[in-house]
Amino acid sequence: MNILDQIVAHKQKEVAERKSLYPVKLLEKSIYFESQPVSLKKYLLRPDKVGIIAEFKRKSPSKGMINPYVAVERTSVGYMQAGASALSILTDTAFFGGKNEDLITARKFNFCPILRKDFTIDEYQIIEAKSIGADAILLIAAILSPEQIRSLAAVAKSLKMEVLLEVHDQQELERSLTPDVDALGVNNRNLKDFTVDINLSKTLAPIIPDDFVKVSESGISEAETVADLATYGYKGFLMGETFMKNSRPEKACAAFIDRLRVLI
Ligand SMILES: O=P(O)(O)OC[C@@H](O)[C@@H](O)c1c[nH]c2ccccc12
Repeated sequence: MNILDQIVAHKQKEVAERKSLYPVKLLEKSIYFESQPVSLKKYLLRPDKVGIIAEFKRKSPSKGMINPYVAVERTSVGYMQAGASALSILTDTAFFGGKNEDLITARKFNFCPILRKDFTIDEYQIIEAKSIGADAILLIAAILSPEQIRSLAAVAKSLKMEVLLEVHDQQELERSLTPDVDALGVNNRNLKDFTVDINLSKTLAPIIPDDFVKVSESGISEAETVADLATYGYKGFLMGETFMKNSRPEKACAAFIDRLRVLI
């Protein structure tokens, strides 16, 4: 079993447990069902900013422990003060060391769009994302059928949340597109073997229809890379490790965005 299969197998069990512990009826009592989400798409398209989506990620299967010490309050607020356009909060516990409470905390302290970063395989998780205050969810084409993508994206839309669809190759892109998707993320990291290739974003850029906001994900460490990818039409840049590996991720984010301002 590759790592992605392991994650999905674990997620299936976890979702089944959660469903019985916290039934949908209970989740739906959350105050967030009454509030209007913030549009990730709009924030990424703002002309005055380069769309950095700054991620809070303690560990990952590819890198092991990245940073178990920093607090989500200070880091998330610091990311936004640094000029990031949105936050991505990992909520998977087993493989990424995150938790729903991290997103709940980030939500309390920030007004920006928040992406719930998890391995979504069941509509229950979308209701859960809504209940903790997420504005957008991630759908990963590599673990979902085109029908699942369509129906999960529709559920997100019915809850007024936006959808970032992640692809890793041309076939995934072509078979997965549905109008309920808002942003299309090209993951430069292959989730099955962890190899990173930034050129993938460049290769896939021309075949992403203009209706979707283009996001380049993973393996970005240089401001020059962002400036270069922007010329391919990318408006969003999902960055985790480059910031999180520092003892003060928000300072690394601020320094990165300062370097970027000189280039763009
Ligand atoms: O830390 P990086 O290399 O900057 O990558 C961030 C983000 O793209 C990565 O965490 C990611 C992309 N797609 C995912 C799906 C699940 C978990 C994590 C991810």
